[in-house]
Amino acid sequence: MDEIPTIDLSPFVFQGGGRGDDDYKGETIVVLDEAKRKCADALGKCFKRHGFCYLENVGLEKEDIESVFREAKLFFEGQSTEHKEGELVQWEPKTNTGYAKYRAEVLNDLRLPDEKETFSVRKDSLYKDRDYFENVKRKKEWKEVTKRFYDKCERACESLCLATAVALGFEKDVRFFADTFREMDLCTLKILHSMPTKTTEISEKVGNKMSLRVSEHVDFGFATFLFHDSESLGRGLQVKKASRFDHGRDNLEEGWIDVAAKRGSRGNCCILNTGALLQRWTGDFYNATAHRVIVPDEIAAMQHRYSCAFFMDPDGETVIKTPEEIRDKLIERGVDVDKYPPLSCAEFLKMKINEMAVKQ
Ligand SMILES: O=C(O)CCC(=O)C(=O)O
Ligand SMILES: [Fe+2]
Repeated sequence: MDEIPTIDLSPFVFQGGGRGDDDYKGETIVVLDEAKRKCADALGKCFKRHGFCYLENVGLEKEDIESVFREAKLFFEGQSTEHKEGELVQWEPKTNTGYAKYRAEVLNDLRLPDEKETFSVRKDSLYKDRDYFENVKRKKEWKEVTKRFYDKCERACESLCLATAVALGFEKDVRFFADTFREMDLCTLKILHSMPTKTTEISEKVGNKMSLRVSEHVDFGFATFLFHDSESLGRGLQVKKASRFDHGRDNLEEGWIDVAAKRGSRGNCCILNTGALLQRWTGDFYNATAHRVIVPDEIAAMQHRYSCAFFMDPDGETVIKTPEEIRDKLIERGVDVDKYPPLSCAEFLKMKINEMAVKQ
C-alpha cells in the first residue's frame, strides 16, 4: 500500500450545527468551492484504493479526544472486573449498548475471541426507558463525556457524507448520503480497552488458534472514525484493502501494513476507514478496509491500549441501491451498477451479523 494520505475535512465542517453553508428557507445550500472539490477528490481517491486515511479537522478538537480517553481510563481501570461484569449493564446484540467483557466478541472464526473490553453508546433518544449507564462509578462524568463525544461524531459524520457525495459526482443532491443519517438509529460509539499482556502472543495458542486484541474484519457500515489514546497511539493497528471474498479474514499472513495514529498539527487527527456497506452501495467502486489490532512488540505489550470507534451506519430504512443521480457516471467507469439487489440498511446489517454467526 502506498503512503497513507492525510486529508483535511475542514471545508465540509460548518459552524452552527453543520447543515450546510447557508440555510435558505429550509433548503440547505452547500456551495461547491475549490477547497471542497479538492478535499472530496482526495477522499474519493482514497476510497477507491483501500479506504483508509488520516483525517484532520473533522470538528472534534484535541481536548475532546483527550477528555474521552482520560475518563475511559477511569472507567476501565478504576472499576474491578467483578464490578464491571457483575454490576454494569451488559452489552447485548439487540441493544448494542453498555459494557462488553473481555473475550465477548469473535470477529474472525480463525481466531479466539478478542482480547478487549468495550463500552457502546448510542443516540440518547433511542433509550429513554433504559439506563445503560447504571452502576457506573463515575456515572455522571462518563455519561457526559461519551454523549458529548457521540454528538460531535454525529456532526462529523454529516461532513463526511457531504464530502463523499461530492467525491462521487453528486451535483444536485449533495445531501444524498447525509439525509440517510437523520434518525441515527444504527450509529454507535464504541470505546475499546486492552490490558497490558506479558508477551506479544497474547494468550496460549489453543489448537492452532490464537487471539488478537481485535481480529481481522471489515466494519459493516458506511465508514468509521477511529481515535486513539496518546500513550499507545493505537499501535498494533494494521490495515489492508479488503478482498471481495474474505474481508481479510482468511489471508492472515500477508499484506498487512502497520499504522500508528498521528496527532496532526492541532492534535485532532483521527483515522477513517470505509465499511462493507459503502462498498456495496457503490457497486464495489469504492473499497472497504480490512483491519486488525495485534501486539506488535514488547513495549506495546506492556501498555494499556485505548481506542474509540464511531460506526456510521445509515438509518435502518435506507434502501441501499445505486443512486439514480450517479448511475450513468458509475457505468461509464465500468461499474456493474445492478450487481447487488437493493436491500435496506437494517437488512444488510442483519445479513452481516448472521454471516459472522455462521462463521463462528
Ligand atoms: O482499536 C482499533 O484501533 C480498531 C478497532 C476496530 O477496528 C473496531 O472496533 O471495529
Ligand atoms: Fe473495525
